Amino acid sequence: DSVGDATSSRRSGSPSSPPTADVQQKIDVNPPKGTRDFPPEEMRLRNWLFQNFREVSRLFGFEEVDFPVLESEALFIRKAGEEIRDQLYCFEDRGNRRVALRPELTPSLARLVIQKGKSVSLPLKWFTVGQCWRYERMTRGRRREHYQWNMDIVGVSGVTAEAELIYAIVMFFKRLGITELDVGFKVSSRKVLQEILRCYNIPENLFGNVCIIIDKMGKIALDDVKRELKSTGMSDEAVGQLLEVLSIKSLAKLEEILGSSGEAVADLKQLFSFAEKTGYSEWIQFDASVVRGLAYYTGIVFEGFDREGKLRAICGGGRYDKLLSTFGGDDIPACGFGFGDAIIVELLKEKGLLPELSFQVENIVCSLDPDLQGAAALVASILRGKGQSVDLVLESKPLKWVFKRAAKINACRLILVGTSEWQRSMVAVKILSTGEQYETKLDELD
Ligand SMILES: Nc1ccc(Br)nc1
Repeated sequence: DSVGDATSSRRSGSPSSPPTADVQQKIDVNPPKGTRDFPPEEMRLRNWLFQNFREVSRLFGFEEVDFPVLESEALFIRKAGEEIRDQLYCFEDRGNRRVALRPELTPSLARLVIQKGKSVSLPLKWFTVGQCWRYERMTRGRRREHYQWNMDIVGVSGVTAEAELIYAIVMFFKRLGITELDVGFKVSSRKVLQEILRCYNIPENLFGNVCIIIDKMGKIALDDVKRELKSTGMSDEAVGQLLEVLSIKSLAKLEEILGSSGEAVADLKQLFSFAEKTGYSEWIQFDASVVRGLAYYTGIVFEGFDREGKLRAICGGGRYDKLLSTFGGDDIPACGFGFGDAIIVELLKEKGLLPELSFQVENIVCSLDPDLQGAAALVASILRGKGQSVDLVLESKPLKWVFKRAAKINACRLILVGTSEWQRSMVAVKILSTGEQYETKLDELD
């Protein structure tokens, strides 16, 4: 619950007298609107999730990279009417520079690839887990930040790259106990759209705008989608035909309409063939309505969805062969995906797959004699030197308090530095799970 406005409520002094100068008005202890704190329990779950992101990235031979959360606003200024642009968390800094908290990671990756130029050999396989931001009117009460896992392959033009990326996510789901009965991937290609729009002589420069409008299907009324499409200059017939094609759910049907010679059908057939050979075809399905909401995709696009249809897209990605050249870089093909840290947790909760993650310390070390606090610190440093975790009791506390804390921090062992034992260079050890206790020489403590 949020703390009341400090000026409206009195926290000290009698109701009649104003708060005395030295009494602090209580600050708002909640994090800024739309952001989250990660206290220990939530941080353990986040770390567990990110460890799985990282382990899958390692299995696929990807190298970790990172970029500033703050970027030049110019990196994200695209004219295709994307929501990500409307919600850009941007401002002018003290140097009068237009900057933004990154809403996504791909433009930063593109920037770094261009910066590295010939000093990096292709293909690049990079991954990152980074916080991304949006500034959304809190009327919708949605989050303004989330962490995204991204994997990107730069320098491979064939759909083997997309197949590899989708399979990486399949492996991630499997690691968490999520199966193809729980989730699937809708796969399509923006080349489907391209080939339709060409049939209707829609100018190429409208391609991004049309994709963004189509991505709104299912989120806004169909009539509004039609109206927005017509506002780009598309005829009623073109809009009708486009929507007809977007409803196709079978590759065979798509081939009937587009023919076999186009790149869209060829790419998709190859991708599905790779999925078949790799053994994850039951995870993916063709769905022409998938376009994704980022203007820079140029080919295969895909999104992970929950089969119960309760959640928004779990992850999404695709090919963005022109992004580097739009930033002034070479014309290098690339593809990647983003996977947010929030929807997946909702899915794990739904499926009862949230892991039990408890905090644990191997040792709690204490001395009951204040004169032996230094000795206790020495024992702690010996154990830490052996790679063991130690919670060192830092103040003189009664044994009852120590046992209570030992239970709280889930300690395995209690090491007691007592006066008589210490005179014999011994310490007392109590195994807290069994109650077994014994004395041991300091240099035999392991
Ligand atoms: N792009 C973006 C950023 C932050 C959140 Br929360 N969602 C989407």
